[in-house]
Amino acid sequence: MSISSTGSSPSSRRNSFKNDSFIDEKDVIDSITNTELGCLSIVVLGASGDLAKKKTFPALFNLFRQGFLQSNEVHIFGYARTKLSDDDLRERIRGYLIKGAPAEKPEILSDFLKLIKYVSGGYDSAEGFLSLNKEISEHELAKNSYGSSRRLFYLALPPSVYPSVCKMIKSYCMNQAVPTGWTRIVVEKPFGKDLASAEELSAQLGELFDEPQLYRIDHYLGKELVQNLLVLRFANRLFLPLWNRDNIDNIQIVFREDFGTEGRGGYFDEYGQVFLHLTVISYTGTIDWFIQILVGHHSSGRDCTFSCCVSKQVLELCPKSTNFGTFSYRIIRDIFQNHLLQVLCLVAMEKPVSLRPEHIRDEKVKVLQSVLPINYDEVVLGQYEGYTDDPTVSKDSNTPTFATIILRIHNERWEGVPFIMKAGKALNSRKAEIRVQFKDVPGDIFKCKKQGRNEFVIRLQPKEAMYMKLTVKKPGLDMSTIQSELDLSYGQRYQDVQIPEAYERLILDTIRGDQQHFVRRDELRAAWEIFTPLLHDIEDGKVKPVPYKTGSRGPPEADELAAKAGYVQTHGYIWIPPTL
Ligand SMILES: NC(=O)C1=CN([C@@H]2O[C@H](COP(=O)(O)OP(=O)(O)OC[C@H]3O[C@@H](n4cnc5c(N)ncnc54)[C@H](OP(=O)(O)O)[C@@H]3O)[C@@H](O)[C@H]2O)C=CC1
Ligand SMILES: O=C1O[C@H](COP(=O)(O)O)[C@@H](O)[C@H](O)[C@H]1O
Repeated sequence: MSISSTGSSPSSRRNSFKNDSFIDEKDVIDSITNTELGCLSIVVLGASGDLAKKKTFPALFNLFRQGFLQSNEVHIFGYARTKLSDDDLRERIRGYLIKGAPAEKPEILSDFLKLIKYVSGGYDSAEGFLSLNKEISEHELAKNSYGSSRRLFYLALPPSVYPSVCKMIKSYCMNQAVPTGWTRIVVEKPFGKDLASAEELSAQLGELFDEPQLYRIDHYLGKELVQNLLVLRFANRLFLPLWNRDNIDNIQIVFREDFGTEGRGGYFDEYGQVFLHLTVISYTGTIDWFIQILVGHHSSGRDCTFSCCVSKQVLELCPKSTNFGTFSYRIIRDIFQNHLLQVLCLVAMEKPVSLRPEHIRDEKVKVLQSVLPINYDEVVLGQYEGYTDDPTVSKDSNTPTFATIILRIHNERWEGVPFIMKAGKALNSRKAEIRVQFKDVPGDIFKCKKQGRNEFVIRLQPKEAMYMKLTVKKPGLDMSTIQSELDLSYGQRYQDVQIPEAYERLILDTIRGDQQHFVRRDELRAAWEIFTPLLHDIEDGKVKPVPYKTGSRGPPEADELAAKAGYVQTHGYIWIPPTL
């Protein structure tokens, strides 16, 4: 048995994981013990792509080096159309793994890379999937001494190919060791672009796979402080009586990025694409050239490549840097409908009957179903100035790159409490947080109201923290008050802990069969129901964004809306994260 980089053996590592977990074994479909049986084949479809190299393979590597994946049972297959050898794929991803590799054990990286094989094939090609199945089966035959095998297919692909890929998996690549093994499918967002398309996609996938086989990833559900929300709310007596309309005035859920939309070309391929530096990487044999496109860097340092087919004649007419169309980025589809709504569910839901995934997701669905139709008087959309100067964007683009939308939950706990949801690109900072603002103290004998209200802030990123803003006596002889905070900054409090990447946790959950942190079909439907009317009205030009300056807080109208909804900004108080 190999020893993990942490010094403990993989199985003891996994057992300790099991013992530490507050989830009962019966609460996950496969217990940890079960997952130790039989070999595990992880197939990354779209292995040549951006997500695969930046997130999926690094997450798998981190699980491997911590002993959650063992070389005597796991094999990883990359699959995509690009012609690559096993070594080509290993070299492509090596650079993204190095930072996680322990300096004292360099062999861990090479041991991991040895587990990876690459199969090239189309996404609707029986031949390709038959070859993939052959490779997987050979691995299973060589390793599986228990008559049980597990096949995890991770679709790091544009959603347009999900239906055909799923058909191919169902036809040619299913685990044969029923009932002891399993086949699971992990799909990435976006799951549709509105209610109708999401339902269509769900129906297509639902015909092929049962809901327990489908894992719809929303990576916000893998973030440390998002996962903490249930514990915080339901394991602390302190919060139980306070968490309602009697005490809370308003709740903000905020996502801000300090870079613009460039670099996301191909993301919504059905809406148009950004093409910058073009490189022909293969010729498909008909009239199409297959090209790899590098979309320029943005200030975060990230770049994005994607591939597509373009007719040879078109390509020949184009200079190296060319705009072929419009890239339409929509903050509501990209952030609100998924990440922010998932956070809202965890903040607003009732206590689930148990921690079983279905019980938790039942409560989340109830929250979504209780959200009232959006009132357009409580919507501010923004578009940063200069967005349409980008040659890749149409001059008359109506695309919001910022939105503040107030959601109202019609139930006993939250009636009258605005959930001020805010997300924007090209703003003055990068952060994601939940800000729970309490009501004023009745009968204010200290006359401290103007100093600000109690707030409980959960900083999801960067620098995970939670802090409670309180009014306290100013230290000294004077009997006066100031605002201060009780602060739990993770960097300071948990110095020895490396917070896992969201994808790492979520992939582990898929192997364990725990769907708690994945989006269920009815949840997805309810989420799209909330935003689809607004999305369609934006597309029809009925609701328009107002301009805002890059590097600003967003349109001033958004702050005015939050104030109108009841949010009272504390002036002159800035939380300074503690330094070590
Ligand atoms: N990149 C990111 O950070 C994030 C991505 N996602 C989601 O993950 C999925 C994959 O994202 P990402 O890796 O960035 O995507 P890419 O554009 O890099 O595509 C992944 C792979 O899919 C194949 N591909 C690309 N376009 C098409 C097409 N039109 N038809 C068929 N195959 C195509 C290519 O492989 P080949 O040509 O070799 O077959 C490509 O290498 C998407 O659903 C995306 O929304 C979600 C969150 C973050
Ligand atoms: O899904 C997405 O999320 C990222 C932000 O993720 P984070 O973990 O860095 O907060 C966002 O940049 C991207 O537009 C969106 O598609």
